[in-house]
Amino acid sequence: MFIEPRVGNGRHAARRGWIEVVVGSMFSGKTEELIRRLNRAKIARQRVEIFKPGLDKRYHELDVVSHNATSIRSTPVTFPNEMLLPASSCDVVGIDEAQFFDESLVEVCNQLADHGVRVIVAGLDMDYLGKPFGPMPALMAVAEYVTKVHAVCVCCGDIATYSFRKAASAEQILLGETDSYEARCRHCFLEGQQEKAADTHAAAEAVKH
Ligand SMILES: Nc1ncnc2c1ncn2[C@@H]1O[C@H](COP(=O)(O)OP(=O)(O)O)[C@@H](O)[C@H]1O
Ligand SMILES: Cc1cn([C@H]2C[C@H](O)[C@@H](COP(=O)(O)O)O2)c(=O)[nH]c1=O
Ligand SMILES: [Zn+2]
Repeated sequence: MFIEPRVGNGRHAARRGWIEVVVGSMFSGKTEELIRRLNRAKIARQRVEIFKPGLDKRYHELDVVSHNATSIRSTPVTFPNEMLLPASSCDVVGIDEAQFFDESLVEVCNQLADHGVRVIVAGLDMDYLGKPFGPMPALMAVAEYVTKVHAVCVCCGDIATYSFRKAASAEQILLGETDSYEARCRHCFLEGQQEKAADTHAAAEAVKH
């Protein structure tokens, strides 16, 4: 369990910022962990602001919502620099689904932390192919604290670090839930990818004949 170096700043403490990153596959508890940290900051009477990418409207237009239905009010933004003004008067900034933002998110998070804000970022470290997703690798590099959370593999019950896509799309961005994705361990992810490749090959052969 992540314990904050300081929850509040204390009346006399110097205002110091830093970056925390919470990563993992889908269903690994990133959003629950983000909400937990933000709620504790609120209890410490910190001024908290939460952002998410405007395109993520799966559950709710404004709320950040976990797969377990815990939620917190947020502001949807399209570009990371839209966070700078509202975040400037905050103690803590939370950002969910950070993988959907462009690389400029790294500079925005650095600027906020440099100006004394505690920045907590949650996002997918890998896409459905197992490749690094958007600004997440760079954010992990500049963060003071990185927490990797794990889901449970739906095939074998081991710890899951991959988001296996069941749907046929080859676009990097495809919003979805259990309808389109499964949490899988390395072994079951590889097996699934090989089955997909074999199916594609068989379909191509069928078209030829
Ligand atoms: N395969 C799974 N492994 C672990 N938790 C799962 C799984 N499928 C559904 N869940 C649920 O998802 C919750 C985590 O949701 P959430 O915080 O939204 O994850 P994330 O933001 O990482 O996708 C868990 O508490 C659990 O109730
Ligand atoms: C792997 C992967 C996921 N997505 C989408 C699917 C969901 O809408 C979000 C992830 O949400 P979660 O809170 O982490 O469960 O991202 C995608 O667009 N592309 C991918 O490769
Ligand atoms: Zn498995």
